[in-house]
Amino acid sequence: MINFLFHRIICEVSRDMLNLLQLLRQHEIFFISSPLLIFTLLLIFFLALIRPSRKRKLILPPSPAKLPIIGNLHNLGRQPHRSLHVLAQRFGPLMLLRFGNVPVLVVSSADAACEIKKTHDLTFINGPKLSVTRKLLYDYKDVASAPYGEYWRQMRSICVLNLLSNKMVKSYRAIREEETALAMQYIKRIALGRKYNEDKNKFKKLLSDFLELLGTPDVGDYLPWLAWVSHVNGFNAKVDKVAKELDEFLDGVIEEHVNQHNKHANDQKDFVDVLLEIQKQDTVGFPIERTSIKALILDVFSAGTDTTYTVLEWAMTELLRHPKAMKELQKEAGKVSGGKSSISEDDLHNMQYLKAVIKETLRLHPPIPTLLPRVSTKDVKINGYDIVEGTQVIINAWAIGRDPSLWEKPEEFIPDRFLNNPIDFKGHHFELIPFGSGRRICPGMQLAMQINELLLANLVHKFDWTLPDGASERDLDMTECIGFTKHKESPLIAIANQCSF
Ligand code: HEM
Repeated sequence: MINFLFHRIICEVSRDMLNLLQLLRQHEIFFISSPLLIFTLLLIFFLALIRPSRKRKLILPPSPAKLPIIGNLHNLGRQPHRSLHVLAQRFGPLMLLRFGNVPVLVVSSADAACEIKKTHDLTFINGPKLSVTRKLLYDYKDVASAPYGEYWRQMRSICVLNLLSNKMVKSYRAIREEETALAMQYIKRIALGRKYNEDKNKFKKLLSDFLELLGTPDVGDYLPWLAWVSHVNGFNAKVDKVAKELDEFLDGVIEEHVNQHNKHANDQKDFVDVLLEIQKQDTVGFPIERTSIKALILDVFSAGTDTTYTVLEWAMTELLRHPKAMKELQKEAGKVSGGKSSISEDDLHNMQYLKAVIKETLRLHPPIPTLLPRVSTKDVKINGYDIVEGTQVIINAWAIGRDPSLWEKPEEFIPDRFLNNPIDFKGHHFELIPFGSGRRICPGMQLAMQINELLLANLVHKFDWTLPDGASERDLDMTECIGFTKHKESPLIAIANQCSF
């Protein structure tokens, strides 16, 4: 059989060569330097025969069986981080899947994540070009989806310098403390049975649709010849509708700021004011268009709000399931408050158990469990495997957080494991990478943590929490929602009983 194939290949190549020689003869090129030409063509012919094919030489990571056309798309299920975790237990920490036409490397160990995010950070610095992201984020004009380069560098530094730097995060302290106090009053109002403000729900719904769409793969990105499906099933129409409504909303926000800017020149400037000022000053090296401003605002909303409150919701849920841990945290809050009714940001430095609770929550419930997908910009070897250019990479931070070779009793909520333990989430310990790592590590990490620590500390300090209708800890639903950020599918409902301060 192999002989027969080999024979056929030689016949075909020889026929092609003859055709080529005939063509050259027709054009009288052959007669110019026929011996040299024949020698060159024969050399190419034999080199082509002896050169081993690239495919045969590649050492690829193990792969689960694929279906025709869709490849492994059927393996993703409703919760890809969970399905991929189960597959990784069979196929190992580096698996090569195929989503339609696209090769996808799934990384489920801390070591391999370190290879991707540290050793080969630059090779995997960009995200894939996805049609939903392009439509919703103004042709990749935000920080998170912008390709690595000058535009990304400038946009990221605008975000960091004007919103997320240590200095800026410290400067919002008053706002955070005020908002935390308001949140506490708000909870009191809810506890007293006041109605939730319906107006706010409109934007909330828009934002949740936006996040859901960002987390939904478009079939055309993986099987271009099936792109029409998204037209037929209404997916494209939904993306266009959400993009249009968000755009109108953001235009409104910018107009409001432009109009108020002159009236309240001395008021404290917010992020949109700062962006408008940078646009006017024209100091970035290229003009900042309105779409860039809108994309940055969307980044802050999408990357910043849902992710941050998700941590709080899971932390409260876990604490309600683990009354001992709740008591321990309340004890610590009581101690550091020194009898005050509120916990201030200064008190947080002395709350080691609080920090351990938040780390343990991030280990078990990373808000973006598979981080942001990346693409290899060139062929590269990872742990001895060949990863070809154009391979998408998914790092399953959720699976790494539950790896039994790294964590004792990995499925259990045990905050104490982080006491007197140097492991942190700042991108240096690959066992715990809810914020990613490397050049594109989340720039909002510090702000998110500051907000979460302050809110959680005050929630447990000011209130005793119980479940409604005599429900027990075991009744708490731990199902995750579908979409980009994994919060609880059913919102946490708990009763706040005011402590006697
Ligand atoms: C608990 C809260 C948060 C979590 C878990 C989180 C998680 C992440 C992750 C996993 C990435 C990708 C990192 C990588 O690829 O290595 C990321 C990127 C990003 N995050 Fe966050 N984030 C949070 C809060 C925030 C906040 C509060 C902001 C801003 C207000 C923010 C803004 C961004 C931006 C702009 C990027 C893109 C960075 C780039 O591509 O250069 N995030 N975040």
